[in-house]
Amino acid sequence: MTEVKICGISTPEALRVAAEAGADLVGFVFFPPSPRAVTPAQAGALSASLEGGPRRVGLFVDPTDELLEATLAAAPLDMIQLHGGETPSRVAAIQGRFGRPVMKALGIGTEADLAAIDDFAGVADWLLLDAKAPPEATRPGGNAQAFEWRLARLARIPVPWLLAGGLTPANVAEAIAVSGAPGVDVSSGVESSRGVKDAGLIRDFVEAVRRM
Ligand SMILES: O=C(O)c1ccccc1N[C@@H]1O[C@H](COP(=O)(O)O)[C@@H](O)[C@H]1O
Repeated sequence: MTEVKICGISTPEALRVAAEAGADLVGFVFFPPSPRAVTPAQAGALSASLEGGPRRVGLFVDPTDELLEATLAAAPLDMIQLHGGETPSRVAAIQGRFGRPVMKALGIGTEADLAAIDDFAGVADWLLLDAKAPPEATRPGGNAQAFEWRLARLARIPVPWLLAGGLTPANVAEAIAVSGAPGVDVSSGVESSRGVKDAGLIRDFVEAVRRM
């Protein structure tokens, strides 16, 4: 079954809807410049209401060990998503120190960017292929930008992976068909305005994937 991750959860309502809709993973953003950012304490309170539901993913951008430690102490995360310029050795160090599976996000713009998959495939537990952020962007993801999905077909990806970037309820079925992705991740495409999750769009997105 295609894995579905709803990222940028910051309210109990969005978390409840994502869980009821059947999302496999939910993401909490620990990157203060993001309109979806939550504090470790907020994520901890949200997580506490979630029993046996979707796996909880913490999204970080070039985090320090101190931030990871403080966050994991407050919020029981099942996986760490690294969405910055982390190197393979930094990914390995975080895995070793924090004992959680790590999903490394890679920005894809052209076929040449697929080379990074080989650099991380022996290290990261999961990969996430996202559109490369535009130069003027204030964050490295969550910009509602898609990349050419057909590029993913050119890569051999030997670990579980998610497709991300500009996905919506209207385009996710085509994105999966074209890319061959075993899972998808969405943030902007299930929002009514930047940072505000929309219950109807979350349900529509999960339904669009499950209908395939
Ligand atoms: O969502 C954010 O604000 C964010 C901030 C910093 C790094 C990544 C972020 N989001 C991730 O970006 C992709 C694509 O998101 P979108 O659907 O195009 O909005 C996804 O993995 C988000 O988790």
